[in-house]
Amino acid sequence: MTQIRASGLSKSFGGSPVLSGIDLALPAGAFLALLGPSGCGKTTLLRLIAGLELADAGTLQLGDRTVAGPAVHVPPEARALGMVFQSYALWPNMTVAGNVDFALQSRLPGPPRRARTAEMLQAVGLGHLADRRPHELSGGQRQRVALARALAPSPQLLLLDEPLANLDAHLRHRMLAEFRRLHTATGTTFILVTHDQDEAMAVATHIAVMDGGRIAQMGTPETLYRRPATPMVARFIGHGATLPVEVLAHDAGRCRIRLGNGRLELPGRAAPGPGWLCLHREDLRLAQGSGHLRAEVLSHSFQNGTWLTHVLPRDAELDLLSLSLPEPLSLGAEIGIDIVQGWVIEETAAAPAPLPEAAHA
Ligand SMILES: Nc1ncnc2c1ncn2[C@@H]1O[C@H](COP(=O)(O)OP(=O)(O)OP(=O)(O)O)[C@@H](O)[C@H]1O
Repeated sequence: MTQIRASGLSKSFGGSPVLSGIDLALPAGAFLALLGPSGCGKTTLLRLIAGLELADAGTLQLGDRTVAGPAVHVPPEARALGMVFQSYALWPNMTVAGNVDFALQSRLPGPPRRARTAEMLQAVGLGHLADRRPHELSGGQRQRVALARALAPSPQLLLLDEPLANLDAHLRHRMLAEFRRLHTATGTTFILVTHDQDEAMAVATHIAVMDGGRIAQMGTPETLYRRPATPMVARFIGHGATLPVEVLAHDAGRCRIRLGNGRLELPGRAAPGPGWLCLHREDLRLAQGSGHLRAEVLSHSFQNGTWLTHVLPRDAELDLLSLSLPEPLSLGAEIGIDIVQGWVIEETAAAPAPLPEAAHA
């Protein structure tokens, strides 16, 4: 079943467009990350889905119910969804159990409500802290109370707006694992807003990359990584780089391209003409000879067992590239790089036109 279907959703603030014709179809039980740079409209889209904002145009269906559209606006409390914000928004004067219990008050009578509260606190590993107040908890524990409270009424949809932004890297990692576990255990559809692509890749079954108020591409993490549709998606996902190339021929999912003075054949989807070659670290090797590209070693650092090496191609038009190497190279050395994999797209597969400046203020 499709849990969420948005069609042509648009929203402006003070005359500045913030969302422009969002189309989205998400299956029930998915974990969607809304990913994109600051100001691209992620939170606004989440708030439209929640019913906290009114759309200017377009329709939104949750399950088989239209909740937003011409002359239709179902209020947030009638949309069967839970929400978790960066600020946690816990009641400071209530205990941990009281916060969860409160979310169930209009739904369950006393004894089953207390049982459900205890069950949810167990589920997030906080059973032993039920009598504490929020100020007596760590950031990660508060975030778990917020999660238990949002999931207690068994929502069909859980909306998470940058919920990990206030946590340190270690806790973020643990909470991401917790999200994955709760997502699997509850079967609830999750939507997470984040500007951190590593966070999105770590948990999501689907990622929608947003750019200037539009969805530039939506797909599985693997699709976005291996087959980006636009140069912006290629650079945003997996620390990718893009190089301008000339596409000479295209046949059966492969493109023959000219890069500098060399020619090579790689997977891609581009008609002959100007194009982009999208690359990740693992697509590049240190060449024995001059390779496909010549580059100067700019910097390196030892990370995760290899030398992450940044190089600047000799051709001034080209972006910085990164390689993982077993040994460090001398800074300033000129090296050859072989391109062993990659993905070719057309130059016209451009990101959506940027919104007026005011929309990014
Ligand atoms: N209530 C509002 N009134 C006026 N402008 C708004 C309002 N809410 C959001 N905006 C503007 O809409 C644009 C998109 O905001 P939004 O919060 O959706 O972006 P975002 O992608 O979630 O950004 P971030 O990652 O920085 O939170 C921004 O330029 C923002 O200033």
